[in-house]
Amino acid sequence: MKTFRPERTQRRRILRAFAALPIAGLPLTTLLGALARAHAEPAAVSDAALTAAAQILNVMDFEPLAKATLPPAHFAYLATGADDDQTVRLNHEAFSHYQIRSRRLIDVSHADLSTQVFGQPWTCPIYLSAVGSMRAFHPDGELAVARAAGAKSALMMLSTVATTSIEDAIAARGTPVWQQLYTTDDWSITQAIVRRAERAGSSAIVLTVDNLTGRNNETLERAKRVDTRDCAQCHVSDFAGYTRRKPMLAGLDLSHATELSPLNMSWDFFARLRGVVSGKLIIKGIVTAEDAALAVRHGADGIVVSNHGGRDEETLRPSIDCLPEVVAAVKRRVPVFVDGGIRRGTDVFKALALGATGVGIGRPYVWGLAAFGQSGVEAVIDLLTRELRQIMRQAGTPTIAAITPEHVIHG
Ligand SMILES: Cc1cc2nc3c(=O)[nH]c(=O)nc-3n(C[C@H](O)[C@H](O)[C@H](O)COP(=O)(O)O)c2cc1C
Ligand SMILES: CCCCC(=O)C(=O)O
Repeated sequence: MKTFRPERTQRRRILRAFAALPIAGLPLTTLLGALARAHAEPAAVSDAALTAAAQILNVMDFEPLAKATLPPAHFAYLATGADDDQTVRLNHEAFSHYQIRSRRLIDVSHADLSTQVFGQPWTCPIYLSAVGSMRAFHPDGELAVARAAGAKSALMMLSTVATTSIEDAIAARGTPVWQQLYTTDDWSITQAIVRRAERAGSSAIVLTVDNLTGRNNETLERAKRVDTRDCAQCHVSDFAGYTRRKPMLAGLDLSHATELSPLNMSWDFFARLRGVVSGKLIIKGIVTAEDAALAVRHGADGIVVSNHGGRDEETLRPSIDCLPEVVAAVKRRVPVFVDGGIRRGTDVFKALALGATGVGIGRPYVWGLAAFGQSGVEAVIDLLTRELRQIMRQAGTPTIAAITPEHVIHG
């Protein structure tokens, strides 16, 4: 790949390109630093990566930049999903089957994106969903994400297999994060993670139930054949390797555990977990009305409609299509969240109209992280927030509460 060493005139050209960008606050030094890292050569960046950077208009524009920055296997781990990746693609495409019914002549001069979740104020309904192994995408990993979440007052959900501890993530965000929970097949480990997260100040435990041990990710397997570098972070295939450097598991005796998300997990397990979680207990990965009703009956405080970004099973059922039946079954007893394929402010709007209280993003903020570290994550949040504000105004909904099912139609 051709590399590019910016001279004075070239720097001016880059600055001009950046001045034209709608996202404020990605300084030139950040751009050069991120791109230089990609090529492991100080201040040298590829033309291709630079071109990609100069074209950022929406969150999807970060993806090619992340690809240019990351080792192929790390990018494959981030980008791909189960079998043929069709669920990954459909998660986003499905949003185009919902259309917005805009109302006119409503004063939208003050668009207020704030909302309340569990009685707590959120400045915006968009949150950063759990992503494991983030140091595989940027040396600052979850710390950069937590700082960005703090700067933008966005909620962050920390993965059990994060490369940063919950204590450090909370210190970096400045306020508590939610702790996502992988269980392992050893109850004492589950209990220890819950205790530690609650002691650190986490107000919610989010149990992931859709990622059973043994996913089939062929794209990643192919990438690993080509990119044979050793990886101690993200795509190690065996339990011992994958869990080795994960701070939330450090100091725990893993010798009796063989699985991260055991095949025998059942509602009995959920009931037992309910007994030890003193804060909110949220269940992530529900896609049917039946399971939503069971979750509420078993004491869940919140439900995340999710298919794990299409990473675990090729169901071909986009999560946005699962949201209405879950919302109907829950009957407002607990908040319902949704993630999967959210790439536009209009996607967020449609999810809210269909009854979501909060809307999670996964890959988009990691693209931003891979390209620019903390600033990239902030830029992704800014872009989505700006787009959401725009569509709220267009649709005649000046507040989040004003967005109702009448504002969306499935066609
Ligand atoms: C690289 C990667 C790692 C992930 N790790 C976790 C995890 O540790 N725990 C979890 O519950 N979900 C995990 N997820 C799923 C996300 O929380 C979320 O459900 C999904 O990414 C949303 O779809 P999107 O990427 O299309 O926005 C991960 C997703 C990605 C892309
Ligand atoms: C065993 C996988 C843990 C991280 C994860 O949830 C993901 O990569 O999607």
